[in-house]
Amino acid sequence: CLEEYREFSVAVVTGGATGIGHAVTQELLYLGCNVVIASRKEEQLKQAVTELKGEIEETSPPRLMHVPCNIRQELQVKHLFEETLKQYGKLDYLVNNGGGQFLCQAADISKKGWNAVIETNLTGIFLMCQEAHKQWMGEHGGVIVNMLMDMDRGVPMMAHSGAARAGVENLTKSFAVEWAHHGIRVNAVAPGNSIYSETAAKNYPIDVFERVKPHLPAKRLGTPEEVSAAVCFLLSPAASYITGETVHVDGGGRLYSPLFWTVPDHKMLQPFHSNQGVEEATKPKSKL
Ligand SMILES: CCCCCCC/C=C/C(=O)SCCNC(=O)CCNC(=O)[C@H](O)C(C)(C)COP(=O)(O)OP(=O)(O)OC[C@H]1O[C@@H](n2cnc3c(N)ncnc32)[C@H](O)[C@@H]1OP(=O)(O)O
Ligand SMILES: NC(=O)C1=CN([C@@H]2O[C@H](COP(=O)(O)OP(=O)(O)OC[C@H]3O[C@@H](n4cnc5c(N)ncnc54)[C@H](OP(=O)(O)O)[C@@H]3O)[C@@H](O)[C@H]2O)C=CC1
Repeated sequence: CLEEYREFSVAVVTGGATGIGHAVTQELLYLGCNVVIASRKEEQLKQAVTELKGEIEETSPPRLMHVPCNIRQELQVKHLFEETLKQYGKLDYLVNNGGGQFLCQAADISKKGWNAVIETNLTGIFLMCQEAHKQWMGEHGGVIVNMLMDMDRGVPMMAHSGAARAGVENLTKSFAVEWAHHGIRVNAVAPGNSIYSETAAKNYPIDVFERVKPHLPAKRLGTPEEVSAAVCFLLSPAASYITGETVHVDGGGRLYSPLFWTVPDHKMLQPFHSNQGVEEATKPKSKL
């Protein structure tokens, strides 16, 4: 299955410079893809390109490029795909990972704040999917993965984002059916609110991630690489019969209520790191 990645497929990854998006970019480069990373802060994009280019061979055109793009802006979205097609002449994969929100009680969210979060996490993804379809995938097919969040039980303090992500989950299903005959698969990944990276953490009060830990059956935070692994699986031909689906990467968090069963502290579900090697990564760590 990895062979098809190695045919120099082309992927666009929003938010590809940081956190989960950075891990997805790294993994796709490792698998042989060309990758275009896109987000608002150009300096951050440039820094990621410089760092990641050190890990791959030099080619012309380069295997990794960046395009500044605010996914809330239609013209910037259009420009992103025009640049991608100008450089590589095709588009195989789209990872709609860029997004975020602020913590606020629902009663206090201003209309401006509500709109900012809905535009970023719902409208932005709609625009990205629509433009990818229009400029390339509608005629040639492709695979899309949309990033959600853990929202199945509602999201107190992030009601705006929960509503936006629920919208994206539904969009994912609509696109999966409407675009199946164009050869497009569309899926979603829902990380638990427990995926630690420095860039994610700096948006929240200091101990938010630590507070989450005891409420997870895994009893530890997740890593960007563990989310990236699910994204890359869904992009790959190994997922050729999966569309309109959501994969949860949450250490069991969304299922856990200590009402009937308390998971004791443990270290039996160890994290996967993409650089640990297949042998180490597949060594059983628990009886599960
Ligand atoms: C118990 C909780 C557990 C939490 C676990 C955390 C798990 C992690 C989840 C993740 O998603 S990690 C991703 C991390 N990255 C981010 O979250 C991104 C951070 N923010 C943004 O991308 C953007 O700021 C935004 C939230 C999308 C807003 O976009 P924009 O830049 O257009 O808006 P602003 O100009 O900043 O603000 C507009 C408007 O919004 C209101 N507002 C903004 N911040 C707050 C706040 N902290 N509290 C209340 N309201 C806020 C406000 O009305 C702003 O307008 P003005 O008042 O500034 O005019
Ligand atoms: N970490 C976690 O526990 C969880 C994360 N998620 C979601 O996963 C995704 C990745 O988050 P994570 O890597 O953890 O955090 P990061 O803060 O590292 O990543 C967020 C990325 O989104 C980009 N971004 C934000 N707004 C826009 C925009 N308007 N246009 C283009 N790019 C944008 C940011 O770049 P820039 O600011 O330069 O635009 C940044 O690179 C996000 O959608 C997040 O909400 C969901 C659940 C839990």
